[in-house]
Amino acid sequence: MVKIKICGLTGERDTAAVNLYKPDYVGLVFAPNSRRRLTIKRAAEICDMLDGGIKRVGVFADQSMGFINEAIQSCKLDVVQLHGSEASNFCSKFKGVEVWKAIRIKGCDDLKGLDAWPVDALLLDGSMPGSGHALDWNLLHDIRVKNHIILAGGLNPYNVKTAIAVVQPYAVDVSSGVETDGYKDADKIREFIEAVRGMEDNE
Ligand SMILES: O=C(O)c1ccccc1N[C@@H]1O[C@H](COP(=O)(O)O)[C@@H](O)[C@H]1O
Repeated sequence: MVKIKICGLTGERDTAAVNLYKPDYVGLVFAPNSRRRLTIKRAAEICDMLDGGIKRVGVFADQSMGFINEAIQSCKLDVVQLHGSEASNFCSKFKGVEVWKAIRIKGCDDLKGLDAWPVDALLLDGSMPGSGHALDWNLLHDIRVKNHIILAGGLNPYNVKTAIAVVQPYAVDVSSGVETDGYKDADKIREFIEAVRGMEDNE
């Protein structure tokens, strides 16, 4: 079963929508320069409203170990998603949480050396994270790596089935594609989750 992450919750309405439609993961963005960026205090408040069965992913980019550990503790994060230029020795330092490393895929060269990352999953994204721009999924057709692949970048309720068919990822991750005018849209969240889970019903 392909897992689903809805990323970039910012408030009560978003939280109510995910509690209703129950993706496997939600993402809380701490990365600087994101319009979805949360303080640790605000993220912890959102987590307090979140269904206990949904796993919490903190999205960071080139932030300190101290800041990330504070967010892990305050928000009871299950996963740390490292979306900057973190080196592999930084990725291997976390205890008690999964680590997902984001890799920007612009061409075939970016697929080299993926197996060397000491992480639980590789999150393959386009060149502009959080922007709704897709990568070329055909680059990932036939990809064979030892870690889980999480496909991100430009997914939406209308293209996610094709993306899954081409890439066969462990999980799919969406933010912009379930928003309208920059805010999470409960109907699009439902449509995205139904599209993914509907594929499984037809298998
Ligand atoms: O969502 C953001 O603003 C963001 C900022 C900095 C790094 C990562 C960010 N989000 C990640 O981008 C993809 C979703 O992209 P899309 O909007 O669906 O195209 C996902 O991995 C988010 O965690």
